[in-house]
Amino acid sequence: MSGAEVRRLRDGDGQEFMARLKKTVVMVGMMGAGKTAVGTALARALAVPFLDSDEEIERAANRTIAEIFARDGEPFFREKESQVLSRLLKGTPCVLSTGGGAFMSEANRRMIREQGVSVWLKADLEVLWQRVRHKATRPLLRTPNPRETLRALLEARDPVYAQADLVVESGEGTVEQMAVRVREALATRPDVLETDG
Ligand SMILES: Nc1ncnc2c1ncn2[C@@H]1O[C@H](COP(=O)(O)OP(=O)(O)O)[C@@H](O)[C@H]1O
Ligand SMILES: O=C(O)C1=C[C@@H](OP(=O)(O)O)[C@@H](O)[C@H](O)C1
Ligand SMILES: [Mg+2]
Repeated sequence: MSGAEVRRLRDGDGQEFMARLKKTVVMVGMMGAGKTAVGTALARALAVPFLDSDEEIERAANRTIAEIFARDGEPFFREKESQVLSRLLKGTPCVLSTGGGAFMSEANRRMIREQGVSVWLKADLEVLWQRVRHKATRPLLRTPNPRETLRALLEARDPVYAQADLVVESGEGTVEQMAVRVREALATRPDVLETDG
């Protein structure tokens, strides 16, 4: 059965377990929630491919997200984001991390709902701010008061992220611990992840 092979894995205690990922796991949430970092760890833990929509967009354009925003504007970026999501959701089940704005589009949410399972990595403003404040890679935060910008985005977006299929709190704990929490949340959905561990 292509795309849903059984994987023989080991958990943190060295115990062997079997897992079969049947749908693509789509990580959603705010900038700094840990979608890229936790998604990478989760894919490794499940022995499935990891993809990140931002990385795919950058690779195809041969430019950074910041350069794309500066030269072509946000609407162009959003168009590319939807195209990339559509393409990647059709592939083998994997872990797919999105950019923080991807889930704001109704059309994107529909695609994700129909073809994958969404996991909201939820974090509060202080946690998010501490994780993004030293990085200049996020064009939406290049404002006179980036913390206030982040706060306003969080307020507007949280009710939309709440439509995700699963929620995992991404405050306390390491990236590896978050990945375990996501795996446990996925294991409550046998239509997504079959596991005996
Ligand atoms: N649970 C965590 N604990 C500590 N640092 C984290 C955690 N999750 C993410 N980070 C760090 O926060 C920063 C932002 O994470 P990232 O995965 O890029 O977020 P996103 O893709 O959601 O914007 C990175 O430096 C990452 O290593
Ligand atoms: O929240 C957003 O609208 C964005 C989040 C970024 O991804 P991360 O959430 O991975 O930082 C990236 O897609 C772009 O800068 C826009
Ligand atoms: Mg990211």
